[in-house]
This record gives sequence, C-alpha cells and structure tokens, in this order.
Amino acid sequence: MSEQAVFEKIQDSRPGPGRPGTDGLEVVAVTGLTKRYGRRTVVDGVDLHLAAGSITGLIGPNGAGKTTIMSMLLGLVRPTAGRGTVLGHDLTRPADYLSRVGALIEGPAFFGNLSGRANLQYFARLGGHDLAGIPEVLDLVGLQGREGDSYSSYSLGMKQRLGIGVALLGDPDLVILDEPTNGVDPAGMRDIRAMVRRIAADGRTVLISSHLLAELEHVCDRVIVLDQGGLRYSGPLHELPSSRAEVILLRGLSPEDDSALHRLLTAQGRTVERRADGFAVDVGDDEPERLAGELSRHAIGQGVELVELHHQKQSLEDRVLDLVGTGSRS
Ligand SMILES: Nc1ncnc2c1ncn2[C@@H]1O[C@H](COP(=O)(O)OP(=O)(O)OP(=O)(O)O)[C@@H](O)[C@H]1O
Repeated sequence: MSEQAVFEKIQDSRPGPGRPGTDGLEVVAVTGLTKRYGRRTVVDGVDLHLAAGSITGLIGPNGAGKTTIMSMLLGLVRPTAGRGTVLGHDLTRPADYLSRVGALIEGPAFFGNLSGRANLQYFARLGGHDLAGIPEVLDLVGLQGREGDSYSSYSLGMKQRLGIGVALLGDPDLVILDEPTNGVDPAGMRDIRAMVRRIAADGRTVLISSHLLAELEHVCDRVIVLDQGGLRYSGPLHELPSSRAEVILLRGLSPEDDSALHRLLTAQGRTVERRADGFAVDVGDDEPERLAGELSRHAIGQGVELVELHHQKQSLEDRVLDLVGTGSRS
C-alpha cells in the first residue's frame, strides 16, 4: 500500500479514540501570538488553533519563526503579546499544562555507549515518569527490536525517533516536534511520518515543523504557512491557494498534428497557450477528467495523433513557495 493510501486509511478511521482530557477540545487556542526582540518582530500576531487529535504542520523557511512559536507554547520564550489557552490552561501559566506536553526542540544529549532503552530509562527517571511506559514508547517510535543496541550504532533517523521517544515518556496529550526530519534521508523521513501518524492515532494532538512541505505533506491534516514571522496561510493542504491555472496539456506526434491540434482548440474557442512541452488548455470551471476526455475524442476524431495528454496543476510545494518566496532569512 502506498504511503498516501496508508495516510488516507488512517484519515478515514479518525478521529480515533479521543483522550479523556482533550476529547472535543481545542488543544491550542491562541490569538495574536507575537514576539519582538528589540525593534525586530520575529513572530507577528499569529493565530493558532489545534483541534484535539489533529496533526498540524508548521511550514516556513529558515528564520520564519517556527521554533519561536513552539518555544512560546512551551514557556521557553515569553510572548510579547498574544493570549489564549493550551490544553485549557492560560498560555501565560505554562506550569499548569506542561506536564501534558511532550516536545522535541533540540534533541536531548544521549549517552552513546548506552542502549536506546537505557537512555529512555535515564530520561524517564529524570522526568519522574513510570518506567513501565517504556515498551509502549519504543513501539510508538518504531525502535522495538533495536532497543538493546547502543545509541551510537543508530542511524540519524533512529536517533531522531529516540529523541521523540523522550518527548513521549509522560504520555502527553500534545506533542510538539521541531523539524524532526531535518537531515534525515528519505527512508528515515518515511519512518518518522509513520511514527507521527501512530502518535496521533490514539487522539494525541501533534504540531510539527519543517522547511519543506514535501516532508509533511502526507502527514498533516492542516498546515500553517509562515514567513518572516507572519501567517501566510492556515487550513487544509488541498485548499492552499494556487497562483497558476490548472491546465490540460496536449502534444501532437508531428508538427502537422500540432498545427491541426491548435486549429481544433482555437475553433472550439478555448484559451490555449503554446508551451515548449505542448498546448496548455485552461481547465476553467470544467471537470478536468471530463475535459481531457472531450479533448482526446475531438483530437482522435480529427485524425490528430497525440503523444501527450495530461492534467497539470501547481504542486503543493510550489504553492507554498509562492506564499513565502524562496529565500531564508535567519
Ligand atoms: N534570542 C533571540 N534574539 C534575537 N533574535 C532571535 C532570537 N531567537 C530567534 N531570533 C530570530 O528570530 C527569527 C525566527 O527564528 P526561529 O528560530 O523561530 O525561526 P525558524 O523558522 O525556527 O527557523 P529555522 O528553520 O532556521 O529553525 C530569526 O530571524 C532568528 O534569528
């Protein structure tokens, strides 16, 4: 089953079993979150609303303000302005809710010569957590079977997952992960995505950041796109605004086919653009599949041989880049 299919299956089955303390709650409900350092505003009036059991991606280039937002939710950085609640408690009193939050901002320093399990035991004792929860954490982060191996033998992806394991030790209702896929290879990223789904599957709420939408695309229910501290978009992925029209791209076998194709399309009164890779026909309000079928029938009816006919729309990654520009600003 493809990763997308697995994701859709999980989506179908959600919301999963709610968690007693958060069921139906807006786990984070914050408005106007702002941070200034001197005269520089690094987070500018951001609203955050995370429904219980949801996975939200915080996307933005370097310096966009992702870590600062997460740090403000965790009481590590004091907001300059903004109000609201986390797990029903006032944002200004993090001590009231932090016992129910697990976070990976900068990975904890592990002991290289100790096993993954021994490292978790160390952090569980340090945090006053029950050691009995460790097998479940190992299961959630996908390290069962490797828990006895030394930390130094782990891949970067496994090290990141062990770091997330530490964040899960207290069985938190809200999990905050700052760029957990950073530097991890594609297979490691896939494992982290699967792990994030498992974390949320029993009702935990997850906020996860990345520079790249592609790293989170198959995981998040919603995304928040940030740039230079400001919120550029917040909502479901599929509703990300698109700056380029959807088109059906057609190309004939020979120059004669292309000429006939062009005549045919313009005779139909369609908006056609000639591109290096063929003719782009605006989808407009049409159903793309229906339009593609109609164009194909007409072309064949006129004896035009097509070597290309496909529906082209702006990728989600490009839509995000349109919102934030491409440069980093840290
Ligand atoms: N203590 C601080 N004093 C002054 N400026 C700061 C401080 N902490 C962060 N900044 C600035 O705030 C801006 C936002 O930083 P932040 O780390 O939140 O961004 P980010 O989106 O997490 O970036 P990255 O992807 O690089 O981690 C940056 O320009 C950073 O230089």
